[in-house]
Amino acid sequence: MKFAVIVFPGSNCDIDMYHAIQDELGEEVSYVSHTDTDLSAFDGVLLPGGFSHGDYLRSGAIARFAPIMTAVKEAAQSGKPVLGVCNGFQILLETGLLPGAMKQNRDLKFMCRPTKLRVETNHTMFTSLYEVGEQITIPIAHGEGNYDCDEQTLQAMKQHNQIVFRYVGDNPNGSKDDIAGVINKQGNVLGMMPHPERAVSNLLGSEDGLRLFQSILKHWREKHVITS
Ligand SMILES: NC(=O)CC[C@H](N)C(=O)O
Repeated sequence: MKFAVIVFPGSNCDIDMYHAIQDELGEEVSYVSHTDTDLSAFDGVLLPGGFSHGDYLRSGAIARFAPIMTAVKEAAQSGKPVLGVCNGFQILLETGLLPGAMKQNRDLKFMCRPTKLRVETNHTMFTSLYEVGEQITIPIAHGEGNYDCDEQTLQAMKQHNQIVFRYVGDNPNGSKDDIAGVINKQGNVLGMMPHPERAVSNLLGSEDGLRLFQSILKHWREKHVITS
């Protein structure tokens, strides 16, 4: 499986994402610049964390206009897995590929620490290797992670099982309904504030994030690799 890691000016988790795929998942991965326009050679698209365009205006508000975003939308439409982590999630929200919006953290502070998440569904290509209700440890690092949406959107997301991760116990940023990650209706675009790529080996403090990437790979293999 071949992954693209999109690099924006100000991305700072692109190398971690690359490492997670190449060294821990053991799959092919390339950096793709925000100025590129073609993702047809890739099976999966990863939007990493960081401070694209300095987080000016709002996080992700400028990156959404990058030339590569047309190709990201095409990839999403074609059913390829698209994962946005932290700033990547913010960009997906600004692009409209996911419902809702991001506000500054409740306490107006940048938070950087491990968080406990509950896996709310394993009926997705990103979470099939987790148990429903399983609690996992994944770190956060953000100033604008206070996810918000209107009541109608929240109800629709609940109805379609689109809330994939919730913070357990302590909600670090004040997000609505303790939301830490949501998926689109089609089920192939996931955005999450916590960083699974920073939790891919015990050396990093947790390997709970690795199964997310392994789930993507499993789904892709089931679809594309013929075994007899
Ligand atoms: N690690 C990150 O992606 C940082 C996200 C973001 N720009 C924020 O501080 O909200």
